[in-house]
Amino acid sequence: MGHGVPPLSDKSLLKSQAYVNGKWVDAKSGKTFEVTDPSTQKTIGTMPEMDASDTQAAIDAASAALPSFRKTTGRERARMLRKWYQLMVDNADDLAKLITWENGKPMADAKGEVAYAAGFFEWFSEEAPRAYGDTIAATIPGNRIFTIKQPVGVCGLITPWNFPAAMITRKIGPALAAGCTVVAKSPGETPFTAAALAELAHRAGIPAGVVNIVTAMKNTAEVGETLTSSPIIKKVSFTGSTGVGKLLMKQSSGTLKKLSFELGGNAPFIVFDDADLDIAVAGAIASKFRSSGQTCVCANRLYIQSGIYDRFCDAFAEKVKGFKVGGGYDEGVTHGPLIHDRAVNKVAAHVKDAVEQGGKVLVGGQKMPDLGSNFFQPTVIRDMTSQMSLAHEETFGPVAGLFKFDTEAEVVKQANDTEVGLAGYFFSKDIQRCYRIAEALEVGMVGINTGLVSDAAAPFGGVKESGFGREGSKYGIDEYLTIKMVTMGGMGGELQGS
Ligand SMILES: NC(=O)c1ccc[n+]([C@@H]2O[C@H](COP(=O)([O-])OP(=O)(O)OC[C@H]3O[C@@H](n4cnc5c(N)ncnc54)[C@H](O)[C@@H]3O)[C@@H](O)[C@H]2O)c1
Ligand SMILES: O=CCCC(=O)O
Repeated sequence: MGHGVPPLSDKSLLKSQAYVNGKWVDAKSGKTFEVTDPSTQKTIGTMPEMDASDTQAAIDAASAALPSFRKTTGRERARMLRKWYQLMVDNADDLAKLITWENGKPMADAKGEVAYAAGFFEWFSEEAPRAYGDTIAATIPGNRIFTIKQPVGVCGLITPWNFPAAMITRKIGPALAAGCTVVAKSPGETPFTAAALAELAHRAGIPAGVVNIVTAMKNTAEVGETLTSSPIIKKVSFTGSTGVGKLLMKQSSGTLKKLSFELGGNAPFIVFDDADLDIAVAGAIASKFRSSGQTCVCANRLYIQSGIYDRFCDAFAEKVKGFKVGGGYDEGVTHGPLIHDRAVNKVAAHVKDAVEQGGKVLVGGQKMPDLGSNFFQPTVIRDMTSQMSLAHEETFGPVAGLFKFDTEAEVVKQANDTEVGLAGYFFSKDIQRCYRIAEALEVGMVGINTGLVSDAAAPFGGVKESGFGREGSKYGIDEYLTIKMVTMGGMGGELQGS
């Protein structure tokens, strides 16, 4: 393994092939792409650079596996998912090492991700046997109506690099629970975790063709187009940027697929004067700097009411000064690198823009070339204004911009002044205010007095240009089911012999 990387206990979890129809395969072209460690820039290994014909083979495998898999009972699928969940738990350390290696997040966070990711298999193993239909009172005399829920069919899943395990399990869990088969395109930056999950699927006895993982970097758009235009694929679920989401939606329109899109955010994080300062600071640290700011639900704009503004800025900056940035395997490291230099450059541009317009840097603000080209100092900037780029664009990095506000009406207007609406957070002890603000924020998820909302039990998803559909929770399985209505006529006649 690479420089400074602890060895896996089970070396057979490190794969360098895609997983199609229950077999480990190369691209038909024989081409591969290199994957690099974002901390060290060293090569981790290679993966097949698959193209349209490789993707088609995976779609055909998923299609062939569908007729028998959809006939399995919910209880049988529950057992498979439960087994896969247990294998993730049993191999948690190795999975976390892979996540840290290819994504860069510190080991403690990577272990947290494994638990979160496995939680979706556990959750949906419990949902699988409970996809109930309804009986409905008909308005037409003599008719009886009931519904059954059936799997959508073959699904195409596309996920990003920021949660190499959890974004995939959050889609595959409900798909399998519903009785669907899948072709998942793993992220080019982080394909090894997904491949290890496929190995565990194999060990869990998931039948060949039910889970297929294709890999690509340069050919990503070609693979995406094949999935979205295939008449065999009945549903596409995508997590990633709003721009790519719009493209995939257009591509899917030719075959009118069922879609769920978890797209970009620009989360407002509001602290009212009546909030508990320590709780608000802890919530802001958790929300803003999780995965070095690279989550779609990270606080992007922090609005602090004027009566508490200076105290919040000082206390928050003090906490950020205590961070230790470095390689994810190093002892005591709290925050890792960004995924690539494009991400670093975007963060640097947001800081420069804020400073040029009067923002005052309290902590950080610089690249960290001594650590490596993908490292950026955790940064806190006060005196932010709504003209700055950070107010309008998701930074997706470790920069906290602190805005001052006076009234509820003013802050809600600012918070909603964006075309996206994924998560929003606020801190207050006033219960009536809690209801008012929760109802007024134009987002899919609200955190009140907490900076973390992610939970397999909670519906995850957005409104506006953050997309549609919900993942996790009791609603997540519905994205992979269709409702079939059955009407029976000539019912309700007189009892025979009466
Ligand atoms: N709402 C959510 O749950 C959620 C979760 C994670 C990330 N995101 C969003 O993703 C963005 C950051 O990730 P990113 O910059 O890597 O996003 P991205 O949209 O560029 O890439 C995400 C995934 O889509 C794939 N992809 C890219 N172009 C594609 C194409 N033309 N066809 C098919 N697949 C394609 C990538 O390989 C990757 O696997 C942010 O905007 C963030 O908010 C949203
Ligand atoms: O980045 C998006 C997903 C983050 C999460 O599930 O908490």
